[in-house]
Amino acid sequence: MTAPRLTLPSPAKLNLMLHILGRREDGYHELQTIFQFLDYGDEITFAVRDDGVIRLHTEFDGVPHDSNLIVRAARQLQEQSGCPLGIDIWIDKVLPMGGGIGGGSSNAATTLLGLNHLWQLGWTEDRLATLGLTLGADVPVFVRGHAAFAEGVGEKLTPVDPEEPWYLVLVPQVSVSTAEIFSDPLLTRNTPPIKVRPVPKGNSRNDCLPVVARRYPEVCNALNLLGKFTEAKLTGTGSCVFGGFPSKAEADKVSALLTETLTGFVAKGSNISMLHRKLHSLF
Ligand SMILES: C[C@](O)(CO)[C@H](O)COP(=O)(O)OP(=O)(O)OC[C@H]1O[C@@H](n2ccc(N)nc2=O)[C@H](O)[C@@H]1O
Ligand SMILES: Nc1ncnc2c1ncn2[C@@H]1O[C@H](COP(=O)(O)OP(=O)(O)OP(=O)(O)O)[C@@H](O)[C@H]1O
Repeated sequence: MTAPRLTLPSPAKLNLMLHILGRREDGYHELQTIFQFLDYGDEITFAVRDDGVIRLHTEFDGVPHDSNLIVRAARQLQEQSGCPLGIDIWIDKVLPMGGGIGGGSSNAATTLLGLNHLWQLGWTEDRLATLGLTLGADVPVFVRGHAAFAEGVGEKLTPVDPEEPWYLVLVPQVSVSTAEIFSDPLLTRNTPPIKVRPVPKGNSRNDCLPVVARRYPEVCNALNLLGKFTEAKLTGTGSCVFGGFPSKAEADKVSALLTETLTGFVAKGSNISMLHRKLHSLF
C-alpha cells in the first residue's frame, strides 16, 4: 500500500522595513523588522515511511542533500521527538535562493509543521518555533504564520496587520549571501530602536540597502526600474526588490514591461500565511 501524501505550501516573506540596532557578541545582529507573507511560494509533498529514513528526492543546485534545510529540519524533529517514522519529500521550487524572500527558512518551517501533523507529534507552535530558530533566524515567523513586528535576531514576534497590497517582486539574477552583507564594515549598525507601537509610518527603510546596492549593480538597476512606478524596496539582504500596487491589474501592467534579464512575479501580500490557511482547512 502506498503511503498517503500531503502537499503543503511554503510561502515567501517580505521585510517591509529592516533596521539594524547593533551587533551581539555571537556576531548576530539585533534587528527590528516587519515580516509579511506572500501568497506565492514553493510546494512540498510529504509521504510517511515506516523505516525511519528521511529522504529529499528533489535535487538542489549547490546544496548537498544533508545540508538542505528541509532535511535538517526533519532530522532535528525526528531526533528531538524520538519519532521512529521517516519521510519521503519532494519540492516544487519556485522561490529564488539568496533572494531575501526566505525560501530556505520557509521550507524548514513547512517541514516542521507538516511532519508534526503527519507524525502526530502534538508539538506546540512554541516548541516548533524554538527548534526552528536553531535552523535560521527567519524560521520562527514562518512557523507562527502571522505577519509580525520582529525584534532580537528576528525571533521576538509581535503580530501586526499591515495593509495587504498586490506586490511586484523583481528577481535580479544574483544570489546575495546574507552572511556577507552582515559582515560588511560599512553596514549601518546603530539605528535607534523604535519604541512606539504600532511602528509609525515613515519607518520603511532597509539598513542593508546601501551595502547591497554598492556590491550588486543588478539590485541597483532593479530598484531604479521599479522606482519609476512605485516606492521600490529591498527585502532582507536582497537580492529581491519589491513595490506595492493597489490592484493586481496595475502590478501586472508594470510586470509586462520586464525583460528576460530581469524577471519578476506578482503576488498578494498576506498577513496569514497560506501554509496556515491550508493546515486549518485539514482539521
Ligand atoms: C536578514 C533577514 O533575512 C531578515 O528577515 C534575516 O534576519 C536573515 O535570516 P536567515 O536567512 O534565516 O539567517 P541565518 O541563516 O540565521 O543567518 C545567516 C547569516 O546572517 C547573519 N545574520 C543573520 C541574522 C541576523 N539577525 N544577524 C546576522 O548577523 C549571520 O552572519 C548568519 O550567519
Ligand atoms: N530548502 C532550501 N531552500 C533554499 N535554500 C536552501 C535550502 N536549504 C539550504 N539552503 C541554502 O540556504 C541559502 C539561503 O537560501 P534562502 O533561499 O533561504 O535565502 P534568502 O531568501 O536570502 O533567505 P533570507 O531572506 O532568510 O535571508 C541558499 O543559498 C542555500 O545554500
